[in-house]
Amino acid sequence: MIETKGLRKSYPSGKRGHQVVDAVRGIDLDVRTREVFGFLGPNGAGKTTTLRMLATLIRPDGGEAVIAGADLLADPAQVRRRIGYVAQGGGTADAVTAREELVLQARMYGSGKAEAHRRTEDALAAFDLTEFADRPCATYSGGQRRRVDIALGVIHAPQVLFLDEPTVGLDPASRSQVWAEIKRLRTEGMTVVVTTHYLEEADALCDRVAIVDHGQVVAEGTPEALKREISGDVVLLGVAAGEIRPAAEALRDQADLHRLEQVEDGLRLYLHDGAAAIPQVLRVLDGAGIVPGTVQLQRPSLDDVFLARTGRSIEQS
Ligand SMILES: Nc1ncnc2c1ncn2[C@@H]1O[C@H](COP(=O)(O)OP(=O)(O)OP(=O)(O)O)[C@@H](O)[C@H]1O
Repeated sequence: MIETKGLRKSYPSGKRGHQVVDAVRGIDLDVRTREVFGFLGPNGAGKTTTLRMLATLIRPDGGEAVIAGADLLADPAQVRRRIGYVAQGGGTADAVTAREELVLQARMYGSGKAEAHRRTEDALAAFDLTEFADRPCATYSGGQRRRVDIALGVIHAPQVLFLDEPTVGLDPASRSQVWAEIKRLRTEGMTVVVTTHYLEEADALCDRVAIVDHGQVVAEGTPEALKREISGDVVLLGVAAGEIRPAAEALRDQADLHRLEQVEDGLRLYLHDGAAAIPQVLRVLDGAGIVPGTVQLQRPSLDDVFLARTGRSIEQS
């Protein structure tokens, strides 16, 4: 449904615009029909820039893309007809009601009056907005307003929907409601691309993710496959600052250990079977006269995938 090759974009920066920021540095993507595809990465990774290029809002400096059968560079108008786009923070006006916004949006996409009203009624029902459809948007909760934003993005029945950080700032209950709406759209046949910096969101919502950093894809696949690549468990040892290095030295030859990282407050050990390895790890440390303050066993997360590829954590980036 979406195929990109070498998509890139730089912005002028610095006081006189003499320097450049390479926001997106050659992105290849293959998003399949009817999947929820996530773009996961820290702030500034280039997620919004990529999404805005795909949504025809900014022109790429290089590369190519075909979206829903239309060529992004040669025929952006055709792409625009086949996609919906919901910006970060949405676009509803405070004083206008959801019903008015939806009718206006449908008219903008070429529906006649009766058709616009019919589509609006359908959208209000589908997104569970009917109850407050005639109140100004300013009176809605964050989650309700987000649902209106998404309804606006799909009023013209696009094949692909782009959502930029759809749940940022929402409480957990509203977040799950938005996830449910996105999953429903997928069931109805839509392909959805979301950007997020929430690991949990990528994990729970997306069929596949591209993890991006500094304008490049550093890993791509289903959340499960990406985590499996890390193979095994992570054991976190809380160790006093002065003992981190000797602890790392003592553990380096530990059987089953396939990666060891020194972090601010201890060590991260990547092991195939963490639970089985812990007693031996503690014995080795004991032999070196080190007693860890805490020991935690974790299944790998998408953050571990990011860490393995970039040496940093998404959450601390
Ligand atoms: N209009 C612009 N002019 C100059 N630099 C820009 C512009 N827009 C984005 N950038 C820079 O490009 C890089 C990528 O930004 P982008 O907004 O695409 O990242 P992001 O992953 O979406 O981050 P966030 O989640 O914070 O929005 C950042 O370094 C950003 O400062």
